[in-house]
Amino acid sequence: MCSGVSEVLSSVVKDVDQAVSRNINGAQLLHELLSAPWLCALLKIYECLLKFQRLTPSPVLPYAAGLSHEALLSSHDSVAQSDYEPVLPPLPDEIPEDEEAMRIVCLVKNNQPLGATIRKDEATGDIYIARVIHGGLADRSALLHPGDLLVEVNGNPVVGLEPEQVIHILANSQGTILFKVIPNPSQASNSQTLVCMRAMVDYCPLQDSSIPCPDAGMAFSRGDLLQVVDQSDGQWWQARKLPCATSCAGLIPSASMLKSKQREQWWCQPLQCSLTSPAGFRRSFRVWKRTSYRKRRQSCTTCSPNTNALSTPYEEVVLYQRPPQENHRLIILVGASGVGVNELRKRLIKLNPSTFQGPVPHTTRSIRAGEQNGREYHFVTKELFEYMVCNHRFVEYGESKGQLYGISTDAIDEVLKRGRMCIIDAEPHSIQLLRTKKFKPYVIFIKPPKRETKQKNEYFAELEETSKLIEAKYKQFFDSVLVNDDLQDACIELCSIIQQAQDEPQWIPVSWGRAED
Ligand SMILES: Nc1ncnc2c1ncn2[C@@H]1O[C@H](COP(=O)(O)OP(=O)(O)OP(=O)(O)O)[C@@H](O)[C@H]1O
Repeated sequence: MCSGVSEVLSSVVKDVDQAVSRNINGAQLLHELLSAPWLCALLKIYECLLKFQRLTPSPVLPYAAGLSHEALLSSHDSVAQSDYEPVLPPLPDEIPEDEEAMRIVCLVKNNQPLGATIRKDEATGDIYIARVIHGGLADRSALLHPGDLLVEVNGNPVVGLEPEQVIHILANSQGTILFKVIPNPSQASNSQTLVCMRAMVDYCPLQDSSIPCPDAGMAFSRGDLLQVVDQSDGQWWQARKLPCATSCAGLIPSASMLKSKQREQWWCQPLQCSLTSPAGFRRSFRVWKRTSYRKRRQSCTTCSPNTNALSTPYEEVVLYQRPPQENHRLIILVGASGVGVNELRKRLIKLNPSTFQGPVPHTTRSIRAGEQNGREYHFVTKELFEYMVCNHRFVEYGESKGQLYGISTDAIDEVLKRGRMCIIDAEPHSIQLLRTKKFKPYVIFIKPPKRETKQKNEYFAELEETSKLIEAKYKQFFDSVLVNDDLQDACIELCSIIQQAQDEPQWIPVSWGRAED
């Protein structure tokens, strides 16, 4: 009680404060408030309470404490036994087995959506609750369930109405809505296991004519983490976007539904040039200037439907924290050519060579004076190099001045086995190849800084455009994004991102986390 009174007092002071800062005649207002009788009364109560608090008074009657304890327990028992007044008449003894119990549900809408969808049984004309959105108004009431037969809404019988007419009644009802429903006798238990998924495609419910209720739909884009809370419907799941998992769920297409949508779109879309180029790799292990992403795209000759469009629409993920005895996760830096990927990688290794290391590339060129096999390069014959290509041992490889160069998965593994953190800069299309349980790669996208239009020269404009292209196609694989503005700042931030990637829980595909079979 004492703290309650203090609270009232402090809120009065706060009110006065606000009034004074707003009103030029605040002093008069303050005077009026301070001389208000209720404030004097409150102050008196407060003084008394402070006095009693100091005196720590004991109960006047010795058994008062026991009595209050008993009263509390008796109230608890009454509630627990549903011992309410007035007592309702008992139910008649002979209720037929097939008697349908009607439930009257009263919900206060308060401008929020009902959080339920309805469907019509075409054979009988009955209107049913189709689904209840997790965390929505109907769900929080725990009184409406999928399969409940809707009889009346606000006194309007709904049997025989079209769903649109029922939705119209609901939309026009404000405040309290009264439903009469016949509960679904075979109510499925709501104990769904929560599954987390990474969206590998973009989805917009407002552009999807097949969604049962676009307002209940949830838009998402590639890379978003979704907590799927209900998969009971084969076509429409319910999910929340992480990290704010407390909000109301939304409808998203199930994986099979999205796949069939993708197939439809795939057949409608024109043939696209494949963006993958086996010969594209980065400056970190080559000596010539790489052609830009855009130019490579144009020079690409293989034409095929965009296979990415048919890839799995959701990837199930789990939180993973690397156990100290396990290899470090492979760190992949990607970005547009010239954005500074190689510079950042080199600086990081130079900064701490006992922690960070790059893989040693393979080459067919001959060894030069001062070089050591396995240090600058693994010097191999052309036959061996080609054998390795055929056996998919290279992450990236290419040719320069008649000599072959490549980064092998074995070279990456070598670094990791030595207990170091392996940092590579790779072409974006190589990410998929490296996404394995063994490497558990953590992908960092390096972005150019935003430049004002007047500061933007042709170089920056192209860098920005290429970055956008890469992001648009591969962002679902990015674990982190780093803007390379000031080199030193970017390097420090990169260090901290990598530390977090290795030492803190991160979302990885569920298949990477499973124990060895
Ligand atoms: N933040 C930065 N500020 C100024 N210069 C930078 C910055 N980052 C990188 N550079 C410089 O830009 C040039 C290109 O960088 P880098 O070689 O790392 O590009 P890249 O992204 O690896 O592209 P490529 O694979 O084509 O070489 C280098 O001269 C590098 O020193």
